[in-house]
Amino acid sequence: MSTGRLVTGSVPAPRHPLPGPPPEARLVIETRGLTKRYGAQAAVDDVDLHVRAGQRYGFLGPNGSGKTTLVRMLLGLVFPTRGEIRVLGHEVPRQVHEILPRIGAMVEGPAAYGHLSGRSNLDLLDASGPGRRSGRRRRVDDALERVGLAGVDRRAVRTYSLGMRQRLGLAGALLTQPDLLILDEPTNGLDPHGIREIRELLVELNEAGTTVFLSSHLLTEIEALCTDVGVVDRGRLVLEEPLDAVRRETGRVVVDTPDVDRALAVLGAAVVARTEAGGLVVVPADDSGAQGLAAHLVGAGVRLDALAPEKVSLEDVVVKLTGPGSDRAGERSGGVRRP
Ligand SMILES: Nc1ncnc2c1ncn2[C@@H]1O[C@H](COP(=O)(O)OP(=O)(O)OP(=O)(O)O)[C@@H](O)[C@H]1O
Repeated sequence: MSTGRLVTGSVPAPRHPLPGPPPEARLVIETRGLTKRYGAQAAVDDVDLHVRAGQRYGFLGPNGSGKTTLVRMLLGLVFPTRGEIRVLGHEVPRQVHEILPRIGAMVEGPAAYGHLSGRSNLDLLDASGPGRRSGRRRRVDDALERVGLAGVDRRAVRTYSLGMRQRLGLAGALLTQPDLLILDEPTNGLDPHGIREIRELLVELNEAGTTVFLSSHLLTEIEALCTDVGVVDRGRLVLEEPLDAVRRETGRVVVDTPDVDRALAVLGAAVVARTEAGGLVVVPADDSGAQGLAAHLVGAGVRLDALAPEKVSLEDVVVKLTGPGSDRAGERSGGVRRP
C-alpha cells in the first residue's frame, strides 16, 4: 500500500534533459545512464531501461543487485546520482507528482496500520489521493473484491497472514485503476497458492490495460508471469529482451519415451545427451525438425510420452550473465543461481 515517504527537498536539474514529450509514446518507463552510488559502491550502474505499454516486465537479479534502489528511483523516493528517468512521459523526480496518481506501487513489502481493519487502511489511502471524495466505498469494495479480501475486510490487519497483507498492499495499488503498476518482490513470503493468486490478478490487470513492472529474484516467477525480462547484475543491466526471444529454440529436440533402448537403437549418434528426467536430447538428422523426428520414431515402433523442441531456459541465460551478488541468498532453489 504505502510506498514509504516521499523524499522532499530541492530536485537537482538533470544535466542532459530528455527531449520534450517522448517520441515513442508507448515507452512507459525509460531510463538513460541511470546511476545511484552509495559512497564508492554503485548500487545501480548506468542503466538504460525500456518498458513499453502493455508489457509485464520482470526485473530480475540476485539479492543486492540493485532492484529495490532502481524501483525507488522510478517512484522519486531516491534521487539518482546521475542519469535520467522518464515515467509515463514525465521526468522523475522533477515531475513525479504528475504521475503518482496514475501509478500503483508496492515497495519493500506492504505497509499498513495493524490496529485498523483492511477496509479502514484502504479508506485512508484512498482519502490521501487528490480529488477522490466521491465513489470511495465502491472503489474500496472493488479493490477488496479483486484481491479476495472482501470477507475479512473488517478484521484488524495485525491478524492478517503475510499473504493477506501482500494482497492488501496490492488492493491499495489498485485503488487508482493505475496505468502502471510498480511492484518490488510482490510475492515475497507467499505460499504457492498465494503466488498463483497474485499472478492471476496481475495478468488480469495487465489484460485490462495496466502495464506491470515487477522486480524479483525468482526466475520461476518471472518465467511464469512476464512477457519481457530485464536482468540486473551488480547494478548493471546485462539483458533486456522479450521472454520468447530469451527462450529461443536450440535446434535440438527432447524425446520422452518408455522405449528408451529401442529409441537409442533407432536414433544412434543423433542422441547427444540425456535430460535430468531421463529424456533423450536429439539432433534431428534432417530439417524436418520435431515433427519429422516424431514420425520417424513412431514408424519404427517407439512409443512417445512427449516430444518437443528444446528451448534455452531463462535460468541458463541468467546463470551465464550474472555473478555472485552482494549476499548469497539467491542461491536458494528457484532463485537466481550462481555459476
Ligand atoms: N541506503 C543505502 N545506503 C548504502 N547502501 C545501500 C543503500 N541502499 C542499498 N544499498 C546497497 O546497494 C546495493 C543494492 O541494494 P538493493 O536493495 O537495491 O538490491 P536488491 O537487488 O533490491 O536486493 P534484495 O533483493 O536483497 O532486496 C546493496 O549492496 C545494498 O547494500
